[in-house]
Amino acid sequence: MQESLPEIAQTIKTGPIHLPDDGRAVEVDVQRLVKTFGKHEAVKEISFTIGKGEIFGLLGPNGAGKSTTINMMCGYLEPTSGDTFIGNQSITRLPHKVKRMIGVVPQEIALYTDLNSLENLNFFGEIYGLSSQERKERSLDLLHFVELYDRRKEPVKNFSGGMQRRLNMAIALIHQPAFLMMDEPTVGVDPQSREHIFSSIERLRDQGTTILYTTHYMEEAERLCNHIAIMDEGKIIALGTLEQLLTLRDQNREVQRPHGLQELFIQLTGKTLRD
Ligand SMILES: Nc1ncnc2c1ncn2[C@@H]1O[C@H](COP(=O)(O)OP(=O)(O)OP(=O)(O)O)[C@@H](O)[C@H]1O
Repeated sequence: MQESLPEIAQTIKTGPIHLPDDGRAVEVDVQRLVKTFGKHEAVKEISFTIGKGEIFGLLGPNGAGKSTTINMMCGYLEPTSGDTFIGNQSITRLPHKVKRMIGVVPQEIALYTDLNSLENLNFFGEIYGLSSQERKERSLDLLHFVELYDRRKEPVKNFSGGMQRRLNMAIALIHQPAFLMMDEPTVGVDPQSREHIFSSIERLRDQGTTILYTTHYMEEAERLCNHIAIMDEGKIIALGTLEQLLTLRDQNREVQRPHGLQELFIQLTGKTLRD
């Protein structure tokens, strides 16, 4: 840790944190992404667009392909084919430039647990090339933002799982990304931290950040997301607003009724209705 705590404390800000304004908000366009591991096709040509300043939910069970999709979208994993455009810029062609616009909250907590939260934020800020002054200001803003300021001097290993997740989120925001991807950020989180995470996401959205949120909890996607893609076995099997998806569900119920009768007919006659 290069800065002494009293020096840092002088830079405390109480106002809203400085996140991308409308002018920096980006649209994200995923175009026909495919990823194969050996013979296994983990992501099967998926496409979707996330509007500027929107929270987009990627919902699916374990193994659906959500993390693989995020890893390709942030440039960590090379797609077998397809690409992601962030503010019209290709992540595969301009990885260094585009990565600066992206923040990722990984599924696994990635922190130095012997260090305190300020030291963790400072370390990751340095990786992004922020100046000492920027690191101080951003770190303190973000500690207020995730409501960990009062615990800033404690080693992270003393934190609950939920507090560690909140710090993980703050770290992903250190360089003011216009696009934030969150991979199941509430796994193993207590209800209080979960609520903190939700309200932080909503505040980021209100300040113009475009957000991709993956989860396998239907109620999280319902609460947070403007658009939801339901993913299974590497494919997007439904995509729309919550209202559109609920309408689709009701329509499918209508479709199933005749199917139910068809089943009954078979049971009664041993034949299908089409015979
Ligand atoms: N590096 C890899 N090598 C081989 N197979 C992989 C690799 N990474 C992921 N897979 C496989 O790809 C599929 C999709 O995995 P992925 O982790 O993207 O799913 P997920 O929807 O994020 O699931 P979870 O909710 O469990 O994280 C799975 O069948 C997984 O086993």
